[in-house]
Amino acid sequence: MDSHSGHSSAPFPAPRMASLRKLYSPVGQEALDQAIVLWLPGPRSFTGEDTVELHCHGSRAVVQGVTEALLALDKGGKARVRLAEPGEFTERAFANGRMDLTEVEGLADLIAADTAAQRKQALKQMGGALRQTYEGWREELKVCLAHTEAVIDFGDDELDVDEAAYDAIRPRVRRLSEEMRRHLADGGRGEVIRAGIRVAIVGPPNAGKSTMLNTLARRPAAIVSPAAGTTRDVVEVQLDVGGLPVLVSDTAGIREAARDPVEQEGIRRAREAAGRAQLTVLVLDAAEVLGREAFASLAGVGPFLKDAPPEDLETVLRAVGGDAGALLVLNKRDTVEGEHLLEQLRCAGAGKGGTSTAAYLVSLSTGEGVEEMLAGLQARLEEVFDKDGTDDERAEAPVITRARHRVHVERCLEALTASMGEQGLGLDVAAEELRIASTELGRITGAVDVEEVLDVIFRDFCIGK
Ligand SMILES: Nc1nc2c(ncn2[C@@H]2O[C@H](COP(=O)(O)OP(=O)(O)OP(=O)(O)O)[C@@H](O)[C@H]2O)c(=O)[nH]1
Ligand SMILES: [Mg+2]
Repeated sequence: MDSHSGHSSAPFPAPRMASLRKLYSPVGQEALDQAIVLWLPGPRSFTGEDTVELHCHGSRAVVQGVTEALLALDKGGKARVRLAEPGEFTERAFANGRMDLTEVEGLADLIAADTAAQRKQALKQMGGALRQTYEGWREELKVCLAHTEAVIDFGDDELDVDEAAYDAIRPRVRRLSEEMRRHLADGGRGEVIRAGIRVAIVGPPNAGKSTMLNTLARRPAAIVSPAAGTTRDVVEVQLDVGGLPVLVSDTAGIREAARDPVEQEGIRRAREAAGRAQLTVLVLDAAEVLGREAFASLAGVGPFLKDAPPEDLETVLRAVGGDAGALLVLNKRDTVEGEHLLEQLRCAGAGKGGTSTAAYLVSLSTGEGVEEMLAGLQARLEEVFDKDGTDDERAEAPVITRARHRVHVERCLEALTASMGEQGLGLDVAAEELRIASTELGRITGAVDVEEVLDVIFRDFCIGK
């Protein structure tokens, strides 16, 4: 800009070096801003094309002035200078081979990341972890296919000779299939990290469910009142629990006696939320548990209570302890003589089997026992994330983060299985299946016809990325 305006004799910025420059309008030579200017010649730029970055001040007047100055460079209105569409930079990077589709998706996830776990996963994917996995598999398939085709082209016409030739390739295809099966059996961890774990707070009316939500959210997100039946609708709050993304739902108190149709609908929604949740937090009033009144109305609350309404605390605890998807909170500890209950909890085996304690006696009013309960909740959430037992190798392996990947890997695996199918299948059929398998992997990375997914993937990007 300076070199054209004649305002200074500052040299054209050196490639990839930040330079401090004054920006002037080409119309009237008006000063617009003092900015950092970066000159990034292609192909070593984000898009692969020649790029200039102007790091201006963010005020509306500066941005508008600089934008207008740039658009004014489009002499004759040939639209060679225009504002970028949302996601256009990334789309160009993809079109120029700077990124594959999984890396693009990783970037989108990084931009949208709310928690440390999401950031970690997105960075890994943006860095090419999934691309390397899928491209590696595709390379291996290419080799297998080349061998198969060589036999078809030059081999004997005898079927058993064909078979013998393909038998040499079978172990490689089988090994690849095994690897894919392991990749698919990730318990949906990557998808859960992207979307967040669903936690439903359920229990009878007035037990303190909304107080529980507010405690977790550290703000009065839901209305709390002494009247039973306060919460009618599901109240959802997005939380970061120790770096893990969590979507917590507070629900209407469940009771059989509800007559009011609005309350009945609320209860229906509460059960639905419990059914969708990966972790259920069952909140009971400790005083009622002592009186054993709480259980009668709880049928259908959590997955573990669906079939048999439990009669007593021991039954509930056994059910909760046997189900990694639940946590029992006995609230209003301040209103009961707690020692007896604590003893009962211990006898009923809460915390057995090396897992975190399944039941907690707390007072959400006084805060007693709350810290321990929060630690237990976090431990439970971590279990949900790692439910397939993440050994170190697993933790390092890139995970499937979108249903799209899963569909194509499954189809790829089907084709591989078919290629090793019945004896006497014929080499040309086997080769065709290998080709299908390779195409399916290519669809994930974007090496093969991607038109239909491009819109979906780039739609969520903001302008300027
Ligand atoms: N004493 C005592 N009262 C509590 C405690 N936790 C909550 N409460 C009170 O219990 C009442 C009900 O609390 P909520 O959080 O509204 O209960 P809820 O389960 O959401 O009730 P519904 O929405 O009606 O199903 C309120 O008056 C709270 O202040 C506690 O630990 N001790
Ligand atoms: Mg409530």
